[in-house]
Amino acid sequence: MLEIRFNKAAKRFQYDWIFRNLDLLVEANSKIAITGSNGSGKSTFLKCLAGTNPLTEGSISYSFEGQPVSDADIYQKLVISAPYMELPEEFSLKELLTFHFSFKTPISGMSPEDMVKEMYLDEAINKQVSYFSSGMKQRLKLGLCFFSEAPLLILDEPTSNLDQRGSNWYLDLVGKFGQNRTIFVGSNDAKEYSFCDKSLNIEDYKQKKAL
Ligand SMILES: Nc1ncnc2c1ncn2[C@@H]1O[C@H](COP(=O)(O)OP(=O)(O)OP(=O)(O)O)[C@@H](O)[C@H]1O
Repeated sequence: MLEIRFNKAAKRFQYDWIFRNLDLLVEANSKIAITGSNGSGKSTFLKCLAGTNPLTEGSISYSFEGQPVSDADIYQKLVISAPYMELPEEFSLKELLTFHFSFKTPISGMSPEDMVKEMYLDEAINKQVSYFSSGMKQRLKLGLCFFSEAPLLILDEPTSNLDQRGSNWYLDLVGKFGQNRTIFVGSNDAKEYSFCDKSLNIEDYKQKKAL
């Protein structure tokens, strides 16, 4: 059970505040959409949440099963899928799954064969990931997230490059594997966050010039 608390969180690039004075308590298993127009700061917010971008002001605190988790350790509790995250493309699918799951624990009872089937990538098991289509890569990114044992999933533009079948498949994944986790979705497409119980428009926390 992961709880996340934003306390006066703020991020500034040069003179632009991307968001400021952001207070938010995220209870375990929440489903939260981060919305806003292009360039408003959705990805920046998600990178701050993941601990890969430092805040300019304020803090984000995490606690797992009642125990505080430090900024340095939060990466162990989360998985990310985002357009800017590269897959190690020199691996075959089989090798990549072995590599990924040498760091992360697979969700209970799931074998690499089950994962490949679930992602409908059976035909590509020995194919080098660099030869995957953009939709295949996206299914792989999402699969790696949902099939990893982690209480926090950060999904930035989860259905980018997915066709109708892929978009439906993503919503099925959420239903099958997303129930007992916290999920943040950065998106401009209402369909991909239709299951979220809360939506935060990052533009509501924008302040143009540094004071
Ligand atoms: N490292 C950086 N240095 C300076 N400015 C940055 C940096 N990273 C992002 N920005 C700026 O922060 C703003 C928010 O960018 P971000 O990528 O978070 O927006 P977004 O809402 O995810 O956009 P999109 O919907 O287009 O993906 C943009 O103006 C961007 O240029």
